Amino acid sequence: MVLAAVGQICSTASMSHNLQQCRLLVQKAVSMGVKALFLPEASDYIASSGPETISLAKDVKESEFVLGLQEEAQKANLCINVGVHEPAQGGQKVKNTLLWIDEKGEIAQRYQKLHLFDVEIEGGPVLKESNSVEPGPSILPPFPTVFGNVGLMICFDLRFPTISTALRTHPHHPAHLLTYPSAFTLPTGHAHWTPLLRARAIETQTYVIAAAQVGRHNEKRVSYGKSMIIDPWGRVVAELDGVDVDGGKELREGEGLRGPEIAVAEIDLGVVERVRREVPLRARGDVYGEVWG
Ligand SMILES: O=C(O)CNC(=O)[C@H](CS)NC(=O)CCC(=O)C(=O)O
Repeated sequence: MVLAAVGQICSTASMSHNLQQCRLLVQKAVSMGVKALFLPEASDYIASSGPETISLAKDVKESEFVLGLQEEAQKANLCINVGVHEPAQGGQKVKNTLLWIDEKGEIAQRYQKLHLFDVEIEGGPVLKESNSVEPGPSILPPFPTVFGNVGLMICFDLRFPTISTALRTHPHHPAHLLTYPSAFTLPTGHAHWTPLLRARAIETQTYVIAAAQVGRHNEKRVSYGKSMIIDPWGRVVAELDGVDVDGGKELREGEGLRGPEIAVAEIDLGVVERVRREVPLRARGDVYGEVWG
């Protein structure tokens, strides 16, 4: 039985505080016999402004956060999937990066977020991620793990099924498991988070693991939470709490709902195989073109 854990935290601008939260989740994951821990987007920090986001970015070789998690992974013989920031364009911007740290503590894979979140929601958040973040150049092909082939995406990528379909239909390593580490806003989280995640799992017939930031990061930002693991049939097999749609006001800075927590589920490649056998999805690429060129 191969277990995965989805972790939910509330990152602030303090990297050491955030590392502490993640270390706690590593301990919980290890005590439950988990093989990989999936952590949210921007686990290293969430800042109050674009300039602050840029000023806090550290090269992974000098990041106490990343080095700390590499050490944890190696000590615990655990894979860690974690969202961080890296400096880009000579310090003028950052990369929104997702790392796969293997059980030896090495950074084995790295994906840079393709789609950036630029929104102006009436009565809700105004966020311009592209002011401070450089968009990624390419899709990372899925890579083999103990969970089968893993395809990495981040947060807002969830709204673009072309990328999940491309990972699912990769000619050499078609994905069995897709990730969406996130920091969803409250209004969009309430309206879209669960249906989008379930749709991605159902249409690709893969496991979906979505680790989410939760609670109040600073005076301006609150994240929805509701981290989950979904199986290839679309069943939510592990789930954590989300913030109420009009909630968050009572939360203090750095406060999530119940402190750092994990939820655990078995990843069974037999279920992937069965769902794909029972309901074959043969796309009509001959009609509408292949996605993976
Ligand atoms: O700011 C950071 O440091 C980390 N990055 C984020 O939190 C990003 C960009 S602001 N958030 C999202 O993409 C939310 C997407 C979303 O909420 C939706 O698609 O509805």
